[in-house]
Amino acid sequence: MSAEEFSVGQRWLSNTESELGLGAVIQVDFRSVEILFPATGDARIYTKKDAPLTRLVFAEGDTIQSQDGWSLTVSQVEETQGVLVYHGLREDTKANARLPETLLDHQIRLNQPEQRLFNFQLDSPKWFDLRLNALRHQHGYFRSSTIGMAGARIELIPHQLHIAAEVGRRHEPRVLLADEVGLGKTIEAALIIHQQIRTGRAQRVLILVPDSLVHQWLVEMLRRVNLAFAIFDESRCDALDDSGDNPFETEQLVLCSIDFLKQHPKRHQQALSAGWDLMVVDEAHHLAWSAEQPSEEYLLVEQLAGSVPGVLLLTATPDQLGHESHFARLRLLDPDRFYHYETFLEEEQRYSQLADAVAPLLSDAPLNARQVKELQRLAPEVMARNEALDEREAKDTLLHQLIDSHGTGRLLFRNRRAGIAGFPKRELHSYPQDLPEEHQCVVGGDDLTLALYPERQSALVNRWCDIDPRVNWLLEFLPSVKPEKVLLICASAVTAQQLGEVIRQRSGIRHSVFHEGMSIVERDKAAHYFSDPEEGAQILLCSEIGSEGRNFQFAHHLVLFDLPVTPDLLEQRIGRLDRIGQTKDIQIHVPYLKGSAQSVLHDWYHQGLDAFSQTCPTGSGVFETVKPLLIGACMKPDEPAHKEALVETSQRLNQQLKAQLEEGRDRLLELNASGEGKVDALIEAIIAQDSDLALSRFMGRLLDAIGVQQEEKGNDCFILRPTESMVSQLPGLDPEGMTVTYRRRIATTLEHVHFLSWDHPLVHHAMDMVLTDVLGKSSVGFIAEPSLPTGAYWLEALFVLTAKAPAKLQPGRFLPQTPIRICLDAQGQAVDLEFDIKRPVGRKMAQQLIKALQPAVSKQIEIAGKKAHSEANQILHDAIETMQATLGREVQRLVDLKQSNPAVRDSEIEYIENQMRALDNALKHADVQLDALRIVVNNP
Ligand SMILES: Nc1ncnc2c1ncn2[C@@H]1O[C@H](COP(=O)(O)OP(=O)(O)OP(=O)(O)O)[C@@H](O)[C@H]1O
Repeated sequence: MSAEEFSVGQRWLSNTESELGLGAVIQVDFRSVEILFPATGDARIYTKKDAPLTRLVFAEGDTIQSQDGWSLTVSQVEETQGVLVYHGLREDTKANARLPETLLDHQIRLNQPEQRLFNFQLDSPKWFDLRLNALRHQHGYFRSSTIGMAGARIELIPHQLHIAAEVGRRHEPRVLLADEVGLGKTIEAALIIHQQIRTGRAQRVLILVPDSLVHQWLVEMLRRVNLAFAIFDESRCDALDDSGDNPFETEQLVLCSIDFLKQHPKRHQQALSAGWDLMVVDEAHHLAWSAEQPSEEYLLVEQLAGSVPGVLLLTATPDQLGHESHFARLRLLDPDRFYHYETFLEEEQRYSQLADAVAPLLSDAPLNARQVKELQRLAPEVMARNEALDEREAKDTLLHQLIDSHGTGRLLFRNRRAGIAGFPKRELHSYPQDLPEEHQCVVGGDDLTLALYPERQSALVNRWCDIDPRVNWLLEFLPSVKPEKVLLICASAVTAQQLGEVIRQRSGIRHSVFHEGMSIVERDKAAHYFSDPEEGAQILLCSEIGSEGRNFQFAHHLVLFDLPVTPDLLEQRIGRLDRIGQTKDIQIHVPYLKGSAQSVLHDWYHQGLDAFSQTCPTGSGVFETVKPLLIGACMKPDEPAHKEALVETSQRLNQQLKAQLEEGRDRLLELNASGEGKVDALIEAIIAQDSDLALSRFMGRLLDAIGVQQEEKGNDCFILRPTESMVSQLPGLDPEGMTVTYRRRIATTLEHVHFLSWDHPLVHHAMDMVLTDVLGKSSVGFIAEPSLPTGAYWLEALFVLTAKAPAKLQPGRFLPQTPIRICLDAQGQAVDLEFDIKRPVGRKMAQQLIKALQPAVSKQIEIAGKKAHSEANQILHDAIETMQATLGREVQRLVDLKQSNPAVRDSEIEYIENQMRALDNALKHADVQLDALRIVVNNP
């Protein structure tokens, strides 16, 4: 307590309850004083003798705030009847003004460390350590190479991490992710989006997917990378219309179906004008294009791609709607570069020759003169930069440069199963059935659809299930594999519904249907019911929409009730089960009608393409060529010669195309996409982080200090629960409690457990909470160190160096908020000591100590400030040098690359050059601020 007398109107701070704000004396009597804290409405009565109160007194030069919101810079202080009146200049009007302390802002919370220290606003000394460590960890986080990737709840799969690292760090990436079905394009996109957001490159993200995948994307983004997207549909937009704002501007992360935008031109316009940093389009093979008739979807995405700087297109089957459409999708990514289809084909031809020429680089044998010459002919610029080619390392360098300069390599990433180990086998089970009388009439007719799907004959609409032997086969098949799950895919929603009805009427088997006639919520319910291992449906009957993007790898049996006409669609169907996470061999069951077009299609896929038991990357190429033969054979199933010719031609073509593929341009593309030899360091860094205990230790202490209860649950899991004594709300902490783990293995097996990592929002919120609060800004603690002089004291001053620049420039990459800790002894000499504080110094003693040491400590703070500035100068100097060297290298690489690869955009180079200039300026003006002070006294 101050020795001063209390007078009504004076302003005092509570030393024990600083959250009450600034109090005013409202009554004084002989023994006690009553203080009202207007900010919270609380009043307290204290005994005058030992009231835990500090008089708030400002001095010349301080800036103070009035209750009415204006500020005053104090130039003179006068006292009348025990109450202070501040005189000075108002900041808003620049006029002279007076502010009696009675009119000071009640909300005042001292936030300057020295103000808090000298006004005895002290916290437990552990908060100083938490502030310091939070800053140190945050600093490490922003400089780490694994940011946005290490915290994803995924298995570490090299090709995905490579693509994520390669694309996620680009400025405004525009790429086509085209891995074969089920290799993890959604995960790659999630990792890219997450990195872009975490590093400040992107804030606003729009994801467009087919209707049937909206919910799955929502769940994957949340579950894998903790990003909560908002689903937009008409009812949501409608509800937001009243506000008059563009509904798409109300959220940063938006997920919607592409159909929704197609059906509502107004929403499309709003989405266009809302402005995004990044757009993701899944199942991009639907964006069909031809010069005469581009599809509506294509035009819609084209408009968006024209204004959104970052674009990720995803498709497993880029050639599904023809090579021209593939070209058109590349054009969405870079219209300047892909302007003419014929030119593109010529270029492809050249890249294919280059890929051939690269083959010798993969072997350890020395290159002969002819091989070198061929490389020089095809890639003169790259070869000019590489002279010696004998060593493995030199070959690898050249290889990587060639990959880099490879035509579409920078914007097209395609991995094939063939290059990735660990996929299960696929086994085909065919069930030829007798062709019923009623279906005979479509055989040899002129309607291909009816020939393939005879159940659609109008005369049979309501009774085909009674006569089609595939139905009975299904009813017998299901019990034979019970309780194993079965996914059935057929071409139409009606077929799926009718089969569902038959199963309902004629068997007690639990089933569910999934088709385009159902709402998204109904479909998700159906998929969820199917996925329930104990109580769920044994069979899910899907129309073709079930064949895209969905994750059904928990099932091992796939029934193809009919067959699609294109190999890509067949691959999409099988891909529901044959995807990462499938644990058993996949059983593919195909019932078909003997002597019908179905049997032709079956034999074509099986014998002509071998497309059931393996992925068939050449399928669509063969299909394009044999289409007339295929249709002919389907229309004449009773003339075996047609089918034989079809199968024979397809086999031959398939072999040829496979051989071409093998030799052709894919090798460079695949090397580029798989990251072979490039991704090891990243994976090692993530594994090292996974096994480092720093996070769990730090979070354990931090959560404890915040007041979160942590209960060990076994299995490396903890339950976190809020308590009544929390110092403040922690955003992201589930009020009902949440189970967390720091172990990747647990997080990837137990769905409901949160994976806490340096990327996790709860960790960020907890650190932000400490750093934005005043907790720990001033404290006094005891150490008990026999080797140091008893009674000696030190001042620890924590400074923070910050460069102020927009997040988009990523100042954090070179100068994240950097803590500078200066420790001085009583003589003001810097010492290299870190303290293990045993206990806080009692409040009364701390106050006495601070009073006694105030002049000395003020001096020390001044010395510490000087030292911090000089350290900061060195840090800044290094940061500017690193920034210039790193970004300079990036510019040079792109400039070199541009000579041989026009896929490098000028805007990429310009962006980095501008970034260098802006960062240089921001770093030069970085600012050092005192963040916290702690006095440490040795009391062994
Ligand atoms: N690294 C990973 N860790 C854990 N699960 C993964 C990983 N990669 C992929 N998966 C799982 O494998 C399945 C296939 O991944 P994903 O959906 O990303 O593939 P896709 O290439 O987008 O498939 P499609 O071509 O069918 O659209 C999903 O269930 C996904 O959750």
